[in-house]
Amino acid sequence: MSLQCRIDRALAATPPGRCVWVALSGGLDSSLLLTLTAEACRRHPRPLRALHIHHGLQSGADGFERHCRRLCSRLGVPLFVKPVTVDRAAGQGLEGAARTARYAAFAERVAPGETLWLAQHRNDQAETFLLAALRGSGVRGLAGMAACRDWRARRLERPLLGVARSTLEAEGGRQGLAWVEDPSNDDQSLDRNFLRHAVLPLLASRWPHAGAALSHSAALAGEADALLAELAELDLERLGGDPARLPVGGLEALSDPRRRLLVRYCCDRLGLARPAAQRLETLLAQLGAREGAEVRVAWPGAEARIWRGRLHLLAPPEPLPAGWQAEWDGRSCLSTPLGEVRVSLDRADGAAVRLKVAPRQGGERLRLPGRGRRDLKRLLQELGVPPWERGRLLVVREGDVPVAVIDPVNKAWLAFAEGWVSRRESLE
Ligand SMILES: Nc1ncnc2c1ncn2[C@@H]1O[C@H](COP(=O)(O)OP(=O)(O)OP(=O)(O)O)[C@@H](O)[C@H]1O
Repeated sequence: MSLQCRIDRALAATPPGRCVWVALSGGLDSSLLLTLTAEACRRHPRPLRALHIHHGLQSGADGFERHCRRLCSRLGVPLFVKPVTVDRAAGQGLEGAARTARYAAFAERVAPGETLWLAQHRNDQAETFLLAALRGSGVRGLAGMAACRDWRARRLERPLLGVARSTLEAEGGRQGLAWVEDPSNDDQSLDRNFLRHAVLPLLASRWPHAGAALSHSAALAGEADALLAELAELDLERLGGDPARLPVGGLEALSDPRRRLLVRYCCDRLGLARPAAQRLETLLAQLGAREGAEVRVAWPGAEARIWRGRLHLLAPPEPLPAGWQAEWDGRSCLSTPLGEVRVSLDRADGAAVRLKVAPRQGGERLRLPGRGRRDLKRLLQELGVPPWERGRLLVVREGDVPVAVIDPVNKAWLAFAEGWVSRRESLE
């Protein structure tokens, strides 16, 4: 199939009428992808735009932008240039930080429902596969880049993923295409460039189809990964279906690999980072912890707790700033550091109130309707409020007397003292 035909087909498969964006770096691959897509759009008109991210990292960065402008004006495609600031201190290395900034810019420019095309090709996929294998990745990593996937309500597609770089070079030459070479692509101190320039040519000298074979293995790994997700979903359903609260007994009944798979799958479902292998082992070793032990295993961006026979997966709870407190009339929207809560709190007799809201300090007691004075700590235990949520609860006081307790994150009342009611229970 010719390259043009491949792009025509990919375009025909995207939802009609919706804008297609091409991520244009100015290199051969994305310059050619845009050229072919513009040609396809001439024959089957639809909105097409190009997006260039100006990282400002190299002295030649303005040259990339100039090239993109020239190409887009020749093709008659509207170009959007987005300057970004790359946060070098983010601990991801320069390449990783540039990638993070680039994707944030993609999400800003490309609207939900629209499609973004990237120009990675088969050789890029083979490199990604080898990099994952050298990190010791499982099937998820070995699967490399997806040819298409949903990403933050947008569609990300790589129509050239099955095409060899040599085919793109030949087509670029045939069309007399101009492009800009990124000098950093030659820097062999970077792992990917070392594979590209030193390792893959050596492999191909012995196995001419090395690139195709490696990217085929990536596709097979992708399929295996999808099957494993189906298995994990079945296990999750059998264990109650809530990825944030897995029953420890049910987990213990699974084989070790299935248990690991399920925890990683639940992290994905919850949008949490997966634990690294060692952290996951540490966590699973704690499943048998004695009743009442407070187990917490954390990793960047997420943590797990074992409490009352369940494994809880969560984002690290945001603490309330020390010393925060607010006055409240019981009527207006309650603005807290953890979000706004639209609630009301009234005296049952309708009298006007002047209230103070502050984090729980410990030792509070509440006079509950029909139950007398109760220790708040005991009450929270009875209500099943997990210990990590207790630190962010807010106690509403009249004078020094606690009259209600609210969870500002789940936007829920937990208790009212006798003589107090909320007339607006719908909280949002
Ligand atoms: N600065 C950028 N602006 C817009 N899109 C970009 C930018 N850098 C990369 N991309 C997109 O991401 C894809 C992969 O990036 P990568 O860095 O591997 O490619 P490249 O070698 O810079 O460029 P090309 O793929 O065009 O030769 C590119 O093909 C392009 O679609």
